[in-house]
Amino acid sequence: MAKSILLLNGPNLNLLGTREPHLYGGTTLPQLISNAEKQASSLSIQLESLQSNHEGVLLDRIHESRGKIDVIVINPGALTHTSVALRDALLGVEIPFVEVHISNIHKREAFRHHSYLSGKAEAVICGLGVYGYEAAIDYAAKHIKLKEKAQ
Ligand SMILES: O=C(O)[C@@H]1C=C(O)[C@@H](O)[C@H](O)C1
Repeated sequence: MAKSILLLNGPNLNLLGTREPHLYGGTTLPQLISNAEKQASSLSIQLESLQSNHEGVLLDRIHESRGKIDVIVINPGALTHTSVALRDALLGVEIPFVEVHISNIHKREAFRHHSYLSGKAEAVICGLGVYGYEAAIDYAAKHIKLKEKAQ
C-alpha cells in the first residue's frame, strides 16, 4: 500500500493569507495545500488533507485514518490549547503525528503556550511560518522511510 501523510488544519486556518498576516503570513490555504501535495509527490508519498473549523469533523477524519495513514501532520489551530478530545483521538488511532504552528506560540499570549498534543508528538514545529509545514512533511517522509527499512 502506498505510504501516505494526512495533513490536518484546524479552525480559522481557512483564513490564511488574509488572517493577521504579520503572524501567519500571506500564503493562502489552497497555496499551502498545493505546495504540500507537490512536496509529498516528489517524495513518492501520497498526501491527503482536510481543514475544518469543527472539532468533531477533525476527530472523525482521524478515526477514519486508522490503518490507512502512516503519519499525520497537524496544525490544530486554537484546538491546540483546548482539546483533550483531539489528543485522545490521535492517541486512540496510534498514528504518529507532527504538530505544526505557523507562529511561535511561546512568544504569544500565555494561553497559547500550552499544547494538549506536544507531549505525544513525534516533533513540534512552531515559528517557522508556513515553512513549518514543509519541514514537517520532510520529517514525516523520513519517519516513513526509516520505518520501511526497519521492517
Ligand atoms: O501559529 C499557528 O499556526 C496557530 C494557529 C492558530 O489558529 C492559533 O489559534 C494558534 O494559537 C497558533
